[in-house]
Amino acid sequence: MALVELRNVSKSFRKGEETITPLRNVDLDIAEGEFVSLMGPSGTGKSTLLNVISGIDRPDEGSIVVGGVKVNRLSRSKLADWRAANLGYIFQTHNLIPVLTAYENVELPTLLLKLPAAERRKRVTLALEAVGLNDRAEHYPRQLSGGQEQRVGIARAIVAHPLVVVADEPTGSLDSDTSEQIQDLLQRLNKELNITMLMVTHDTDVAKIASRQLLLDHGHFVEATQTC
Ligand SMILES: Nc1ncnc2c1ncn2[C@@H]1O[C@H](COP(=O)(O)OP(=O)(O)OP(=O)(O)O)[C@@H](O)[C@H]1O
Repeated sequence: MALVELRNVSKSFRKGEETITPLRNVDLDIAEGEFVSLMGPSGTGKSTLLNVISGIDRPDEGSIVVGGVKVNRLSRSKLADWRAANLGYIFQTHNLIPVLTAYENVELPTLLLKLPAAERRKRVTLALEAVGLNDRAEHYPRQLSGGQEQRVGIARAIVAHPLVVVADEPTGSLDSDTSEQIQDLLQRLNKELNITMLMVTHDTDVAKIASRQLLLDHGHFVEATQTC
């Protein structure tokens, strides 16, 4: 069984009189350790797909199973706990809390998991090490470069040892050199730490770092290319 399994997933939104259906009977399997990129024209439902997988949005139809758990059947409170333990989210603009240090930002998900202090320290240190930022642990976001801020965002996404990490345009706000560094980092985390990833991007070069590339259009995957 795939780690992430979507079957017949549909999701609509009402906008005034209009109904928009970004996801229409979507099926998707992602194996453990896979790195999948997702492209598609603007407004075709890429973020919606990430949101239904992570339980932020509920599908109208279909089932979403992650690590054997039917995510769309979880109650709201169970969903919050499940997400904290199993799902890492990397944003385009990192969403760090400005009054917390890099260390404290990365520590936040471990507080939700109610881990003992020693285990929290260990995980935060390892996550910062994995993104090459241990020497910036006590810096505040405003004292970091854009690329370093994104690294903190990535450390925060992996610190809970989630089953899957979803990334919505993780390089979208970065200059090309910094983007390349973040691409290398994501690829390394996938290959060396076996982190399963689903990444949305508008950039065909960024999409190529994944082991499988998907294209979403009008509610369906219309193309799937195997790369490496
Ligand atoms: N919470 C919501 N309420 C109403 N409409 C929504 C909501 N979320 C998404 N939509 C609509 O669903 C469609 C798909 O949006 P989505 O953000 O998933 O597209 P996208 O492919 O990620 O776009 P982009 O590439 O521009 O980020 C859009 O028309 C959007 O306006």
